[in-house]
Amino acid sequence: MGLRRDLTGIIPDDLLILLPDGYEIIGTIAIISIPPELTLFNEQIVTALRARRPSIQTILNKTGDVNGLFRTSQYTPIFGENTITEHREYGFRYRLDVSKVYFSSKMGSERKRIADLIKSGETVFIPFAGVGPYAIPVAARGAEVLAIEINKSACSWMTINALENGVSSRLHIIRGDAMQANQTLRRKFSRIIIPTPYGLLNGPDIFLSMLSEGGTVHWISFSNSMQMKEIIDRLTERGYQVLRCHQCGNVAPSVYRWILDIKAK
Ligand SMILES: C[S@@+](CC[C@H](N)C(=O)[O-])C[C@H]1O[C@@H](n2cnc3c(N)ncnc32)[C@H](O)[C@@H]1O
Repeated sequence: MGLRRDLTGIIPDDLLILLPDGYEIIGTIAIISIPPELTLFNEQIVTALRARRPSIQTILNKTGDVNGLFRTSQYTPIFGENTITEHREYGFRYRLDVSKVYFSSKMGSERKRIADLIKSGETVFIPFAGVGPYAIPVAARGAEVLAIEINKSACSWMTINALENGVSSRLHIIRGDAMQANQTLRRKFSRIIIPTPYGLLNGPDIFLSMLSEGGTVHWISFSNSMQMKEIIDRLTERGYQVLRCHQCGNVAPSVYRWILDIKAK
């Protein structure tokens, strides 16, 4: 994104190399991870970022990894302080508080790809639904969606987002533990979208019993290449067809984010 280039000559070269070149934009908020060695230069970093993105109202320094049950991060504001924003993605609007819920703008194109596969009248189950970035575009395509999310704040934002995007009559939100869904919900779905929290599921298995005959699962997960091969082999042996296996993003050394499209018999 060129932030380092903008700060050349302002921050000494031996420190500048430590600054990530990229940052994430969620609505009017920019999120950047500034290493401790560079905090003396926060003001210069803010000036450079605002010059690139004049619409930015808040800049947050991400001081910890995504963690905990709700998959939230620790931030220190270095410009502005409002952590509530509205993010626009392919015609949809998502309101959220980045300090209280998980949201990543990086998955927008995959969310669009999945939504484009939906046919009106499908029944779709979405565990780990967050503020609704998978659920809302899918409901907008005419599907009946059941979304489960454990974070009260994320459920509240998802309810607001469903209303604001005109899909609340087709999006049913349950606040609860998605890991219990295969025990408590006694129904099947034509499609299941599983945006797995990091490290929680080592296979989509617990949700497969909720899939109708001929249904499709989109499983978003994190693992190394060897683990992914084992998962695909296991699914294939059980008669599932892996239609697509796409690697999108490196989250730790040798650990990738994957999206599998899986079709039931
Ligand atoms: C990786 S985030 C994905 C959120 C959303 N689908 C998105 O892509 O923006 C995982 C979400 O699952 C929620 N979560 C974690 N454990 C859960 C559980 N056992 N049941 C339901 N939701 C859970 C977290 O609060 C978080 O919102």
